[in-house]
Amino acid sequence: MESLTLISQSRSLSINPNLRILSSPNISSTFIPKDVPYFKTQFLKLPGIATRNVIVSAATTEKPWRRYTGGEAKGFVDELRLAAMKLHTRQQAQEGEMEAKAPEEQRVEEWEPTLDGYLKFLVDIKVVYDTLEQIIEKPSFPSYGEFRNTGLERSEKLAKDLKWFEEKGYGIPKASSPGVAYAKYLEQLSEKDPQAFICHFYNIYFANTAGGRIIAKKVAEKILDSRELEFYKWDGELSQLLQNVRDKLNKVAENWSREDKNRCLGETEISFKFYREIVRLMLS
Ligand code: HEM
Repeated sequence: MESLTLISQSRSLSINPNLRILSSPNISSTFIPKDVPYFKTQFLKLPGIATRNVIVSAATTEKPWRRYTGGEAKGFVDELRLAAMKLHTRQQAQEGEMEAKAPEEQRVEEWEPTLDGYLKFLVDIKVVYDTLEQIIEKPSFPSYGEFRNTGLERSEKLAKDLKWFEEKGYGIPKASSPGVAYAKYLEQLSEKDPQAFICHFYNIYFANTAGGRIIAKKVAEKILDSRELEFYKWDGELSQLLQNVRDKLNKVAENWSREDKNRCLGETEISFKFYREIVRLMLS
């Protein structure tokens, strides 16, 4: 008889009493090894136990999902959000769990952005949005079609900002490797793994509406005479646009297996790595 017990807890479980472990199919308890964040613990081979694969997953309960309009959050987007929040540093966000090492991981108040660097950031992030928006416009998978015309699109807004800088006489740099590399990755991923691609879609659009706006304000105060860029303006009520996209993400993920969902969640870390490289440009 297979008897599985909880042998250890991840860091997040021990510090977050709201976490509940969802049991895997056909087993009563779930293993979470110490050094593996829950969203990466898919298909674990467990040492010392008759080998079998175990799907591990965790979700929060009773979380005050401030940015949600409809009370307690339900659905796959919550898992995506949790995976993203854990990867923030404590200095970046209240729910962050990582230690800040690099300058861009420190409190935004302590950043020393440069105008040249900010322009590089805008150019590179535009390459990423251009690519995302082209992928959604000509989708390789039908599910991408759900995310057409969400109102979150940023390509045209960024074009306007860059035009404004150009008219003011600033030299607009060429796209550099952080943006180009992320765009290339997205193109390739979008053709072969829709679940993994959707994770990037979520992170890129939602990061900009959350941390992105905090960064925008602080950076604008320091180097742009508090000018508010088009990049941070949305046509319509942003909270509603975000909620519509959350609903669509939840709907699309309803047809996914647990394996698909875990693959999507596991992609969060890659999204952070790429995105951070682009954010770092502001400080160059
Ligand atoms: C570089 C500095 C960053 C800062 C200061 C920052 C800050 C924040 C803060 C304060 C929140 C919480 C917003 C809220 O609860 O209302 C948040 C949410 C979020 N961040 Fe970041 N973040 C940063 C980078 C990133 C990166 C690199 C990514 C991923 C590519 C990312 C993805 C997200 C996502 C997906 C959310 C959830 C948004 C939502 O629920 O609507 N963030 N961020």
